Amino acid sequence: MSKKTSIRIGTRDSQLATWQAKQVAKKLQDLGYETELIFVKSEGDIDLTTPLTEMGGKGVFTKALDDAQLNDEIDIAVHSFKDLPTENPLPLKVAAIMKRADARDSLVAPDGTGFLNDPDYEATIATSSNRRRAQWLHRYPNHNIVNIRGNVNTRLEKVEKNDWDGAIFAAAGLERIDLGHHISEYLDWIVSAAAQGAMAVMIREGDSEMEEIISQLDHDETALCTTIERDFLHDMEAGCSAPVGAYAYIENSHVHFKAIALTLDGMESYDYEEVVSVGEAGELGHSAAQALLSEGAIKVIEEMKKSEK
Ligand SMILES: NCc1[nH]cc(CCC(=O)O)c1CC(=O)O
Repeated sequence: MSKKTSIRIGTRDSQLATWQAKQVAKKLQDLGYETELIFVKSEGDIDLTTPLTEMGGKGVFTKALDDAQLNDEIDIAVHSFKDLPTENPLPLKVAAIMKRADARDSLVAPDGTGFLNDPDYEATIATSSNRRRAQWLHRYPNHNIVNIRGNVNTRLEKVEKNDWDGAIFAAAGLERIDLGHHISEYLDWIVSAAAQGAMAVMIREGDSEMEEIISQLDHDETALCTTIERDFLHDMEAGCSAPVGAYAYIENSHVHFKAIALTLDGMESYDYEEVVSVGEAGELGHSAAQALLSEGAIKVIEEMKKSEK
């Protein structure tokens, strides 16, 4: 591509998605390319009342961007990697995974977190993620979980308006749009979603020109860690709405991997933790899923499939 032609970057129009697309634009401009942003509305952004778990889960946030890309209205699409289904039947592929930000979940508690120290207090916590719900109830069985929908900004507004005790957000989502000061506590004990905090840049399959350009943005360590996490999620056959978490990070040339699967009520949990050298980590996500499934986590998946029917 001549550097004069501008790369059309497709993005959802939420503040977070726009920030992420601008970040990719900046990296491409640093490499000498011109860019333009094209905004595409997704089903998940338009319908703000139906819980995500009832909207069919897969691809709620990505379908509109996929269509725009297949129709050649955009050259590349910027996604939150955790929103991308692990199976993709379309002729689109991830060409770069950007360096990951904070992968942790966080609690926004407008009146403080003191209630967490009172074992008798029946707190109300908002989240529409089964993974967050199950892990929260595992630790705080007498709390109540309520659904909350919307993009990061509208969810934050709802937390301030309602009399819930708190709501759970991806730290990266708040921090990227300068709302990190609302975070009351980082939830280190919650295993985050596969690929949380990472962005993926998609191209059309066979677009070798874009592949060459975009692959320059790929961050090796993030790619390895998120691949392990997504292999795990894929093999659990769990889908993005399942009560399943997976997180890998690299330290001293070793991959530290943690995974969890729980029943929806949080009562039973299956945990996996391992440290292996980077060179031996290629199959880690697959072997972890096999281990948890044979230990009994298959029950979690069957429960999930029944609830989706
Ligand atoms: N589920 C929606 C979504 N997709 C990506 C992020 C945040 C950014 C990221 O995790 O990469 C969020 C918001 C949230 O989970 O609170």
